[in-house]
Amino acid sequence: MTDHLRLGVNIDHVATVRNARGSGYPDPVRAALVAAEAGADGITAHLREDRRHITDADIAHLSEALTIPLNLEMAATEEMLGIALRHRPHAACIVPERREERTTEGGLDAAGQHDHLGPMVAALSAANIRVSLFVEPDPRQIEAAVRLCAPVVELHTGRYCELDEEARAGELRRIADAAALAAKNGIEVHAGHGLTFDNVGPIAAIPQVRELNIGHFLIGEAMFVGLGEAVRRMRAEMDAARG
Ligand SMILES: CC(=O)[C@@H](O)[C@H](O)COP(=O)(O)O
Ligand SMILES: NCC(=O)COP(=O)(O)O
Repeated sequence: MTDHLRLGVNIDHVATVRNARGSGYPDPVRAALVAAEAGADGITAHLREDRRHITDADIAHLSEALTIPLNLEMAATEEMLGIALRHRPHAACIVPERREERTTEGGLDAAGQHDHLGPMVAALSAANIRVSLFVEPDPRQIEAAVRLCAPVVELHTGRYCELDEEARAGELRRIADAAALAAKNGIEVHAGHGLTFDNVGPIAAIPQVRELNIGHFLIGEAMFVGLGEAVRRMRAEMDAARG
């Protein structure tokens, strides 16, 4: 059995359902505790600038209630930096955000935003918050992460997930190569976006990948089999792929 591959469960879309009625149900914190009980190694929550799902109160409640690490996903803004420094989550993953996007559409342009990201990465690291950059599996972005002294990159798997089985091999190679380049440079490798029971295996099998962040699919599955069972099944798929 190779190193334990961590599973971060993203609970954004529990908050999407909650916000549909403006009530407090279902509670993302309860979902996080169920996921933890079922074997999640961490919880990911994306506090978007438009608060379309996770709210500031959710982050405060999660920070108080969780006994496993919280990974706060955030845009590279002063507002979000202030919130991260106030709550001091275990980790912060800097992601690109466009208000009109339905979901994250690609990776952060770390190469093009070095001067903007540098002080943010430094401030988060100085607060002992493990910084991750959500980037495309592109050597330019990996090299930029090295220059920014980011300890972690999370490789965007969205394109891989959107391609059909035949076309997927090239993108999987790109992800594997980016993972190897990052690891060679001392950067911890995570991956996420769009992962499901059916497509997680080849990503989980990449030896340099240490953590997967998975949300939308698991919350969808939870509607049919329950969140605990969905998390246990994903854990099993990951372990089977890892060998
Ligand atoms: C960065 C990423 O792929 C996700 O973690 C992100 O949270 C997706 O945004 P939504 O959850 O708003 O779809
Ligand atoms: N960073 C990826 C994540 O947290 C979850 O993405 P998804 O599984 O909701 O697409």
